[in-house]
Amino acid sequence: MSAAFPAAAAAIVAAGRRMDALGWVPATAGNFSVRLDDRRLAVTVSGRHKGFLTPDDVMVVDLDGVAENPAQRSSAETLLHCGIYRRFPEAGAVLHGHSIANTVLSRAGGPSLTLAGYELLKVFPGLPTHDASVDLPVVENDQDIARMQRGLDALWDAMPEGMGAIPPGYLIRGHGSYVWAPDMPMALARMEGLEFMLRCALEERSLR
Ligand SMILES: CSCCC(=O)C(=O)COP(=O)(O)O
Ligand SMILES: [Zn+2]
Repeated sequence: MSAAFPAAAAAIVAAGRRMDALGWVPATAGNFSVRLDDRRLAVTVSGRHKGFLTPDDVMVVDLDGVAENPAQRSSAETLLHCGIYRRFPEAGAVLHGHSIANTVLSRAGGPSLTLAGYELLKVFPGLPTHDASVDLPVVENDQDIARMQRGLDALWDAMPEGMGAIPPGYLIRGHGSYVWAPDMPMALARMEGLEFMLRCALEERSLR
């Protein structure tokens, strides 16, 4: 067991309480992880209610998603977490939620959702002013998570390099959002910022 595991598990348990309080992890939805070292992460066990996690509901997998303890079953979406840590060395924590706003908006458009003109865009790296926009990728939902991750890798390969060029998050159509950051407090801030903007976008549509 990694020396970093207890703190990572505590951060994941607390994130679950916060996400549940905000209504973003209904039923057993959502999954969370923290990078432990250059080859392992702590991730939620599959099928648990994320508002009532204990450290026993957190386990260790490697960057291929292989469990350290084969008796435990990690999140069904573990390979999406692994895909983020493999691609983005700066990623230290990953959050996934199923909010009403991210679910409805992900079903409403095409391959990306543009967020523009919001002060809270500053939660994303490389966007020092609100006078900017983010094209958040919206990928198709797929029960084959390895195939979904291959699609994400192809998408990221096609994006320009550089600070802020690849947004630290994406939506899965009709499913939810993924967000990552260097640590869990920053990941929560990005998730809260993103969800605030999605809620605004949803409410703006109802005014039209
Ligand atoms: C009941 S939600 C369906 C699975 C899902 O999308 C999710 O986020 C939770 O799956 P996990 O295996 O991580 O508990
Ligand atoms: Zn999910």
